[in-house]
Amino acid sequence: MKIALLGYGKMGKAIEKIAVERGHSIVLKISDDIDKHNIQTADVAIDFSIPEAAVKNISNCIKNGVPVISGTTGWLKNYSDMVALANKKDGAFIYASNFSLGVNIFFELNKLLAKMMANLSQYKVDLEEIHHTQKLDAPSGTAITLAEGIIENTHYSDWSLGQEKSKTTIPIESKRIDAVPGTHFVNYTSNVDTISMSHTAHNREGFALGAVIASEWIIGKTGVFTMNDVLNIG
Ligand SMILES: NC(=O)C1=CN([C@@H]2O[C@H](COP(=O)(O)OP(=O)(O)OC[C@H]3O[C@@H](n4cnc5c(N)ncnc54)[C@H](O)[C@@H]3O)[C@@H](O)[C@H]2O)C=CC1
Ligand SMILES: O=C(O)C1=N[C@H](C(=O)O)C[C@H](O)C1
Repeated sequence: MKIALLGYGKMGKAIEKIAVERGHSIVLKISDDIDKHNIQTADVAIDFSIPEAAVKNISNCIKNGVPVISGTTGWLKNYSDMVALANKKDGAFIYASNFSLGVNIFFELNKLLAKMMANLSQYKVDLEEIHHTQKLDAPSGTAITLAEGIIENTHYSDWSLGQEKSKTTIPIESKRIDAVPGTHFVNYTSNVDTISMSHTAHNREGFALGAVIASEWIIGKTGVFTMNDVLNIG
């Protein structure tokens, strides 16, 4: 498989290592305006860039008929436009806030726990995410997906960064510490106890492997998919 890397930072480099180990070749490493490059030399593009570049990168791939996997976070207000474009152009597109197998299992556990807690009004939920100090966005995309999983299954209707804003808002605390790859907590607290669930990434290999597996899976398919489709969970 010929892969174009859109973004060659920490994740781009981790993906290159795993892709090459799995027998793929990297034909493009793009760190600037995608319009300067011919994306059609690749079988698939993997975008781990910056929030400001993701929409243009994804659109360019879809318009050129190249399946695209995006892990970039912080651009989700435009997600529905990318879905519409992919459907209009018969493109192939996957976005995931987190490509690791462990976090995708954690997402399902989060929904299950939310269903169990839905009628227990003595508990209040809060989320906490910890990442490295170079991270550009807050809260993390993973924390937003966790909040959405709780909103789907409880009376909560929104999330907010920082302090609790109302009884129906899930507060998310974002901490930036040294080189932490990514840690997420879901806490339900009552007057008498706290139930906590956490996922801790020890490095970036899990994210990178998930992105390469998603790229292998999407070849030959048309449509907009999620990691639940790739991993056959949920
Ligand atoms: N979904 C997931 O599983 C994961 C998502 N991420 C997300 O991936 C993104 C990248 O993360 P890192 O690699 O840690 O960041 P990074 O800062 O190490 O790398 C980003 C790279 O994008 C490059 N870039 C700037 N403009 C660009 C453009 N127009 N086109 C292509 N590349 C451009 C920068 O030069 C930089 O090298 C972030 O949004 C992060 O939140 C990170 C880890 C896992
Ligand atoms: O920026 C990161 O590093 C990460 N970003 C993703 C996110 O925003 O959730 C996934 C992972 O936690 C690492």
